[in-house]
Amino acid sequence: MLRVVPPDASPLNRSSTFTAETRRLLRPFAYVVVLATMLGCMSGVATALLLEQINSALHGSSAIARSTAVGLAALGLLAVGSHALAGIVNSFTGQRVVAALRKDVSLRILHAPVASIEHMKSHRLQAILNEDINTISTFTAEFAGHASAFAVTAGCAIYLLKLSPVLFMLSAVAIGVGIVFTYLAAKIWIRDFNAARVAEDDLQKQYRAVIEGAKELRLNRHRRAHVHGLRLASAADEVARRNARALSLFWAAEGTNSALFFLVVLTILIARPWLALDAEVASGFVIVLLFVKGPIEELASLLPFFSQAQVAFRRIARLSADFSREKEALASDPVQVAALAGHIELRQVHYRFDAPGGGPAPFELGPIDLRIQRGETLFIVGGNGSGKTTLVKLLLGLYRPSQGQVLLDGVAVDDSLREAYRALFSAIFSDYFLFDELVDPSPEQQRTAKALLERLKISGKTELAEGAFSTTDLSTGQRKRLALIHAWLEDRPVMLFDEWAADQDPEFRQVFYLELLPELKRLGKTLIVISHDDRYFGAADRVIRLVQGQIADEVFPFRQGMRTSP
Ligand SMILES: Nc1ncnc2c1ncn2[C@@H]1O[C@H](COP(=O)(O)OP(=O)(O)OP(=O)(O)O)[C@@H](O)[C@H]1O
Repeated sequence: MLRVVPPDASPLNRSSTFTAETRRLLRPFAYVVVLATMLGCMSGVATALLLEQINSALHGSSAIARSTAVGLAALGLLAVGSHALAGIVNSFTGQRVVAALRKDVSLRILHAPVASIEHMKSHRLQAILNEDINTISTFTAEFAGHASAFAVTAGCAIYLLKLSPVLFMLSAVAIGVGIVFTYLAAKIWIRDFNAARVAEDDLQKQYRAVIEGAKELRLNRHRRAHVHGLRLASAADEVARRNARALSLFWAAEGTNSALFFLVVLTILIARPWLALDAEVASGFVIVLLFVKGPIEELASLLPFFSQAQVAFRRIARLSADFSREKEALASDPVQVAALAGHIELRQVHYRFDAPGGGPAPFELGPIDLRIQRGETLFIVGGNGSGKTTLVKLLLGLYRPSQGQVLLDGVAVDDSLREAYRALFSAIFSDYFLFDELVDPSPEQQRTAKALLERLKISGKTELAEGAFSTTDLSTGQRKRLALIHAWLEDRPVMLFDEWAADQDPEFRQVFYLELLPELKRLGKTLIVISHDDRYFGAADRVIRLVQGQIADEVFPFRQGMRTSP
């Protein structure tokens, strides 16, 4: 398996990048936290003051004065209003921050080297984009309520301290014991949440098998049983088991905390005569203590979400750190296409897919020396796994050679040139992704696209409307023809076709090799074609054959009189 490890990827650099990324990702959340905490604090302090006023009003001898009633109403309004406002502000700001996080992580993926993305596997990336960011989104959405609960708790604590320092100390000791117990329990449940999150990756993988392997799974009962009954079920069970264990531990800790609360109340009631407590103080203390139990429980119930959000956040920060270390400079502004005056060259290029963990022997490509002249039609042939796709990924600047150089007209393609160099190519890989929208929906492009739809005989199957194909639900061969339209419209100097004709019928295969390729060549395109169609090798200026990652031989069909006839 490939691991692109740049020279600066020492463990020290890895962890410092991770810390820097964590800080960078957390920074926008700081505003949400500060804002929600400030408003929540206002609500909390108002609530605590309200409790104090209610308590003294309850123990007064007569009805409350009008001014006191107005004061109470104002405090109530402030408490409720700032709580609601904290929630509203938090919803907007929090969701904006989460949207920014979604965009940030996607951008990191977009800027990561292709090899790193292939190594990471798409189901793991999807789990981060979906599961982890959603976990953080849920946590953020609840934040204002928690900040307010925190402020109520703090406000009540101050009031309780004012009421009776002795009882406050007693309650503080009980709460302290509860906190230590919860802290110890949290250490264990975080381990479980971590394990659940690892199992979640496998679950995503099995989901993909169920969706993308729908046809195969309907045909094969054994595989179906294996995927669903064994792999998916055990991943789902593992997630459930770990989460359940973590949550039960939380509920046990929560129960202990509640018990400690009632123990404190009971102690107050029993010890009242010995402590010579005033009735007003004792009842006020117990009422506020019972009131504050709600916010404290709310804060405690936050802990598992906090732990899950922490686990999720660490995974996002790890991905972000890994990808930022290796990130490529992709321009957001229009890129200049490099000029191809003479040739593209691979000089002593090597590439290697490592097989970690003592797997089968690694695949080694190279040394490769290859020069492609402008306007040339080059066919690359060779057995499965001989390295054809790897070679073109190197040629297109998508993989970086582990040794050797890619050169454009004799100039080495380095980081500063890479994107302009890549803009020379349009490519249809064998595992291409079909976009339904045109990059440029200008009338001229749409006209050309419509003409190509006619020419490629799919105009009756899909049409262009507002710069997008009406449908891409077509046969395999037809979808590839749509991909060809995209590539044609890009109008790049070099075009790559990775086994494009493999899914076409014999008639259209012939059209491809004997009409389309020659026409593109006449238009001045340099053509790189990976092919197994030996019948049409005569359509090439040169054919190179790869064997086990090396160019084994080279044929010039025209020079050698190999003409392809229809
Ligand atoms: N993502 C990957 N991770 C690890 N090894 C890989 C990966 N992709 C390819 N390989 C290894 O590289 C070798 C060459 O693969 P490549 O796709 O270049 O072959 P190919 O000639 O294009 O094959 P095919 O004709 O089947 O498309 C394979 O045999 C495989 O061992």
